[in-house]
Amino acid sequence: MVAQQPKPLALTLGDPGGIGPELALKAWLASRLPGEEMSANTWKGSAMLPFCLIAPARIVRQYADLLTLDVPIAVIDDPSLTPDVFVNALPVFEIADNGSIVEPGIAAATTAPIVIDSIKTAVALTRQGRTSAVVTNPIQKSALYQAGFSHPGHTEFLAELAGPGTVPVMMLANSKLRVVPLTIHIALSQVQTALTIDLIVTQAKITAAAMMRDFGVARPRLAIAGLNPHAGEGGAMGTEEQTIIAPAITQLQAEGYDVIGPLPADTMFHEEARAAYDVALCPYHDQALIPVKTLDFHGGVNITLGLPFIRTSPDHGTALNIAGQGVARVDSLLAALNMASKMACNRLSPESPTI
Ligand SMILES: NC(=O)C1=CN([C@@H]2O[C@H](COP(=O)(O)OP(=O)(O)OC[C@H]3O[C@@H](n4cnc5c(N)ncnc54)[C@H](O)[C@@H]3O)[C@@H](O)[C@H]2O)C=CC1
Ligand SMILES: NCC(=O)COP(=O)(O)O
Repeated sequence: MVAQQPKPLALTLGDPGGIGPELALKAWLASRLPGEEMSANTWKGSAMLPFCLIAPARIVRQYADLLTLDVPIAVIDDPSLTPDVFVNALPVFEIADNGSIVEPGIAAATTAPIVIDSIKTAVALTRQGRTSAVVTNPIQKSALYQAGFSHPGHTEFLAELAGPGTVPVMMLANSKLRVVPLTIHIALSQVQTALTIDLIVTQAKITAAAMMRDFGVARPRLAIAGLNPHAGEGGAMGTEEQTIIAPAITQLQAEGYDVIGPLPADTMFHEEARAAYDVALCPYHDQALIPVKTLDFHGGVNITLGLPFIRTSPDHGTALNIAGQGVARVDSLLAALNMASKMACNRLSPESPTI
């Protein structure tokens, strides 16, 4: 039997005023100079699949000229051309261009249609089986909200594009730690209400399934953080550990999952503590993202679990403060492209997952 070749990756533009276009150009350059732009903590050991950038070519050319990056740009109308084109040029799958002015460092609501179209097109191509995975560049959420975008971020938007019943789970991973924030883009004051036994159990099961399927962990060990200081100190500092988190853990254990907790969040991320689990599930966004970004900001990848397609992303944002200056580091995008490549390859030969 002839081995199936993985399709190329679909890379979105992200906010045109942010560092996404620069990173796409640099990722193509880095793919031609293996090792030169990789940090010690970047994922290594497997070939990155070629990618096509889903964008108006005008914007990509603007950044290549501004930053004097020697990147030939080839417009394509079919992603299957990507592997051949990628050898000598950055393949750009052209989408509609509304002609809005792009100023590096400024996230403008006028470019929102381009940002959204790029994401929708990448998802459509991947769901049609023409690309292997969606890799997203960062979006400036505030600019999209001004243009009427109603989703808190990619994660929720991708879930809607995936269809009813989709439960997206955000995981951030680098070479030292994997975390899942159980609640994502909501105010801290809403976390207490959002955190339920059902939410924890559902997300833990999706996480465990992904750890087995995509990350090659046969029996994933999950650790669940408490919500309150000292995991509630026996109820003296909050009761969510007793009424929500512990019952969820008991239910998961009864179903055969390897789960520990609720653990005090302040002591579960040092090196020895991390050895006790494969992924940490945390009640709120910053509880999960602060440790992973602190341990290795530039090597981190954001993965959306629970979708009917693969989606990865750099762990950082649009970095408007450095956009257009040529100083943005490409490590995290390379890590995201590499991880998507590994996931796509693993899904074609599931007996040997390697992440
Ligand atoms: N997946 C996505 O679309 C994400 C989008 N965001 C959005 O990005 C916007 C800005 O978020 P911030 O909190 O300011 O975080 P940020 O990650 O954009 O910037 C934080 C700091 O890190 C630096 N930085 C970020 N990426 C870098 C890189 N590749 N190379 C060198 N330095 C880098 C920036 O210059 C800044 O000093 C917000 O609208 C946020 O919602 C944030 C995270 C993920
Ligand atoms: N802080 C992580 C983040 O905002 C990523 O969000 P998303 O756009 O990937 O949903």
